[in-house]
Amino acid sequence: MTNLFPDDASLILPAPAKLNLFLHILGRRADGYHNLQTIFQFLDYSDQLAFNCRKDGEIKLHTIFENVPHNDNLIVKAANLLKNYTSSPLGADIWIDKKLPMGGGIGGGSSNAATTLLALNQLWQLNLDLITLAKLALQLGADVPVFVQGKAAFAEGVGEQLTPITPPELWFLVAIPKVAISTATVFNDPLLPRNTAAITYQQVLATEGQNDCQAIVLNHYPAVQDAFLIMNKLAPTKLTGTGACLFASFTTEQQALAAQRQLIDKIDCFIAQGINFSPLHQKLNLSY
Ligand SMILES: C[C@@](CO)(OP(=O)(O)O)[C@H](O)COP(=O)(O)OP(=O)(O)OC[C@H]1O[C@@H](n2ccc(N)nc2=O)[C@H](O)[C@@H]1O
Ligand SMILES: Nc1ncnc2c1ncn2[C@@H]1O[C@H](COP(=O)(O)OP(=O)(O)O)[C@@H](O)[C@H]1O
Repeated sequence: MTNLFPDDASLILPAPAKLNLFLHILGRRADGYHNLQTIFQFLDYSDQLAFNCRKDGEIKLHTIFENVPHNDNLIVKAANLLKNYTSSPLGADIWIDKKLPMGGGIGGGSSNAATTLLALNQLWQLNLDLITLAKLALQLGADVPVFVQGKAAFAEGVGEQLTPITPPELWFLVAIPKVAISTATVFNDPLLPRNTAAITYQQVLATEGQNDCQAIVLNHYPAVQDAFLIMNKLAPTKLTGTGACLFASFTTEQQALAAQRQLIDKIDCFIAQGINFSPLHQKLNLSY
């Protein structure tokens, strides 16, 4: 394991990325949040977090994030939320090996938060079930519950009403344009389309779907537009979440690798397989 972690770490767990295979915006609620329909699928591509229990009750994230103050970090927020909810006297030392790009639309911060909730639930011997943890998770962000539940899902509401589904576990080429995009900024854009018709659960897997944020993001962020134009010549390409990452799907790893070879020196990208059961839940030996 990575030497970023102490040798005596009691728990080392992944925090996987997700893709939004499509993202439909149905409307805006009175509180400013948007009603969505989306498919979340996990990627076999993860940050790793290490945890040790502290008896003094302090929550300490040892890894420095340049642009995120300690107490604003979703890892620390998740730990404090769980501590307050359960009145646990315990604390934690936490380290992270960060691989997922921030502001990339692949859910890194949310996934880190979910992994922290599940890790401390175990280390602090709280025995909360996933439904309780997912309810708490929603306070941290709209897409934290799916990482807590651990199953690929058709999501509705603001992204928290989850119906597990099993889309094909394809191989993805994921491009990382060199820009971080704020989810709130995209959702506040007056030109964002907000009137896509709802589809039914029966239609989900037959729906190609689109990402309603894509046109706005391509317009506003030249780095995403440039990467899209290059990648879309190789294979049909889509934005995930509110960006900045773009993805194209392939039936085999070899096909994805062949496409990646054509992008070498042009776009920073990685290859990963879509997975319907989170690597976090697999590592914790939870059943599907
Ligand atoms: C919309 C998605 C699709 O996966 O975007 P990405 O962040 O992944 O790109 C996510 O659900 C985001 O989830 P998350 O990143 O947890 O969002 P939050 O922190 O709850 O919200 C950030 C901001 O996005 C806007 N927001 C978010 C979700 C939603 N259904 N409607 C919204 O309008 C709100 O302005 C909110 O202030
Ligand atoms: N542990 C964390 N990892 C990533 N981002 C974090 C974390 N904690 C707080 N953030 C904040 O959340 C923002 C969104 O991060 P991230 O989840 O990676 O992007 P996205 O929501 O686009 O998938 C970051 O720009 C950062 O300011």
